[in-house]
Amino acid sequence: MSAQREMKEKNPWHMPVTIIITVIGVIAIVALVTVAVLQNRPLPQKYKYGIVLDAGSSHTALYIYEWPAEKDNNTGRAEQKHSCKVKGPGISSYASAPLKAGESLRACMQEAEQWVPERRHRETPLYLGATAGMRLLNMENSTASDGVFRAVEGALQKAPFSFQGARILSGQEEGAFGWVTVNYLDDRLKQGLETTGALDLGGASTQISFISDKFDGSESQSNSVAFRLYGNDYNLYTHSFLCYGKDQALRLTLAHQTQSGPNLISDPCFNPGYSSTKNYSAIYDSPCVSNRKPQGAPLSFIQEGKGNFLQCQEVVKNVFNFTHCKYSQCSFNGVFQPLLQGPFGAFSAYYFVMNFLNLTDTTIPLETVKQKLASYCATPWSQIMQQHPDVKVKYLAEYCFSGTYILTLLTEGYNFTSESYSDIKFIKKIKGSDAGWTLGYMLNLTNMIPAEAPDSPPLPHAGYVSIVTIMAILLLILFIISLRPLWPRCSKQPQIV
Ligand SMILES: Nc1ccn([C@@H]2O[C@H](COP(=O)(O)OP(=O)(O)O)[C@@H](O)[C@H]2O)c(=O)n1
Ligand SMILES: [Ca+2]
Repeated sequence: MSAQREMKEKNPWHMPVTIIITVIGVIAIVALVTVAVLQNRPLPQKYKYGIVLDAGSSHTALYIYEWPAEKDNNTGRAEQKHSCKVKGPGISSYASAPLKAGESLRACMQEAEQWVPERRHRETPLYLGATAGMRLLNMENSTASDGVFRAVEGALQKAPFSFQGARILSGQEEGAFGWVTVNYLDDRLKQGLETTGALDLGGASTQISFISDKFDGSESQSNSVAFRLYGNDYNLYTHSFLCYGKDQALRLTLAHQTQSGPNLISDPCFNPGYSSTKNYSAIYDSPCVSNRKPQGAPLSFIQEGKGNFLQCQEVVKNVFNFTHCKYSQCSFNGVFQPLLQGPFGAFSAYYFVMNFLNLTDTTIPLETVKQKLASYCATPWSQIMQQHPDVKVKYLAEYCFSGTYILTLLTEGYNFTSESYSDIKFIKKIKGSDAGWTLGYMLNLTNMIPAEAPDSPPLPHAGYVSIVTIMAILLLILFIISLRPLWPRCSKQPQIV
């Protein structure tokens, strides 16, 4: 009993002063950690918004982007929050009724008002960029294209957003901004990683953009775009082929097949059993082919499908000119192209067509892809229609041609081989945002990609909290150890006799 009392008296943990000091110490440390963590907690996230209208040759789409307000040029990435497809054709189709082009945008603009919080409306920039459809209309009839722009500008000025203008993008801009989008979304720019090339197939033009170690811009300056992004220099090769989007390319092949002005053409690029009467004027009503309209041709011709991939490929090859090249190497039509350097992301119509044909898997050998496409092309039209009752007949009819055009453009046009074909990925979205030029365009106009690498806090919030907590625990342990001289001796200590 007396030994027990003696131990109790020697044990400092039973002394009121020690207990009070310990409790105060623990409270102080808990308070320190709590204040430090709360004080440095990230503020509730506020977002900013930007809206871009992509006025393509076949249709217009509206994209709403969102990014954290405090971090626009730092760690926060802009992402696509919503997209809206405008009903009806592209704005260039409204040349003779421009006001309708403006009206067509109304439904998507109203949707945008719902998606962007009202208090942000006035500060949200709104851009419209038009691509190859308007480039062609502008070449053909600049008064008509001015009229369309006036109408869409009138409609967009009425929106509650900060309208920043509507304009035609150059082919170079379209290619370069598509490349920026793909690499920004993949976080390749900030980290200075190897970049991904961008292949964009539209209805009226097509773009190829990539970084090649062999390309410094000197051989063809018109194909060179220099950037400094996040402290890294890029010399991008880019080219846009006007008239080589898939809809204009179809006109080019039909023009080739109707040069002698026949009443009937047997078309290997359409499924067997397909038959359609087409007007000569409808085919030749585009600056891409207008100068080739055969003299004295009848009003219309009948197009009958033959469904032969190999013959289709031969017809398609005719739209590319390989005869002259004043550079060390060319793709086609005498356009310089440096040595391909992958990987590549292929989006827009590349994706839509290859996805419809179930051919997006590029690990399948190119020869097998061709065989599968050949078998699709040879499938009777009645069977195709039966299998796809929901797809519009106009689109459905063109997939054999479009698939053949894509493979021919990639291999004969851009010189992809059986080996390098697997460097291509057919993509629609990257991390939830559509691949296309719109995001890159907005990032550029809002100066959201800095030329130099931004300063970032030395530690992320989670790391900071962990370090403060660990330090506090260490302090507590140190404090307890510092009381060691006052610790009771262990009763089981061997007795030295
Ligand atoms: N679901 C979809 C949407 C578009 N498309 C095609 O994708 C192409 C988009 O071109 P675009 O309207 O952006 O035209 P450009 O101005 O870029 O040349 C058109 O040929 C459309 O027919 C498609 O095949 N499937
Ligand atoms: Ca496009």
